Amino acid sequence: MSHSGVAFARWQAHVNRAAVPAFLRGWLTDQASLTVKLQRHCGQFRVQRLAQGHAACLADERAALRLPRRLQVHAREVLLRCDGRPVVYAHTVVPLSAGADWPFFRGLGERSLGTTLFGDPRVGRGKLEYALLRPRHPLVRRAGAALGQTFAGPLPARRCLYRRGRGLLLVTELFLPAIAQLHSQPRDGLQLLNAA
Ligand SMILES: C=C(O[C@@H]1C=C(C(=O)O)C=C[C@H]1O)C(=O)O
Repeated sequence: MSHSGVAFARWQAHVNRAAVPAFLRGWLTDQASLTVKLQRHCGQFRVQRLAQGHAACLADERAALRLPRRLQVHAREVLLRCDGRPVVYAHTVVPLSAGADWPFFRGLGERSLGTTLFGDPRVGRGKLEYALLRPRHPLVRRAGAALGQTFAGPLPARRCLYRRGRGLLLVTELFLPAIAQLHSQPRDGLQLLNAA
């Protein structure tokens, strides 16, 4: 496969066309905030910000953002950690021209992006897309770099386009192997108390 092919994934509108493991389909297709879902499945949730600033738009994201060519974007990279374990690597991009439509984006720090997207009536949400990202996909390589490891196999991922005013924002979430260790059911208050 050409190098450019490595940079692209086959994003599917239906999760069963993306060949992701069956046990992860609930995680990938849940329409609610991933932050809220993860918080219900662990004792301590943390957004670890890896980087945020101007960056070249990835080829795989350029088309989704309808950018005419590989322009600079405002990019944010985080690891979502449950009880210290990294379970999601997330990459969010906003065209520089759309900065004014996402006033909260720059100052997020380690607050979850989800808390600002799902609470804002002006934010419209597109449909989720799904893919199995190969080990050489740029986002898999970045997730590996963040964790000081390389992934031998593909990672299940989803992405979603958000709109606010005239601005677009694209969130891509890669589900890391440790997500399999999370409780399959939300932990109730008693369990959390016992775990304390
Ligand atoms: C979009 C959400 O926000 C989460 C938090 C992110 C961040 O803080 O950068 C990025 C992607 C999401 O996993 C969500 O909670 O659903």
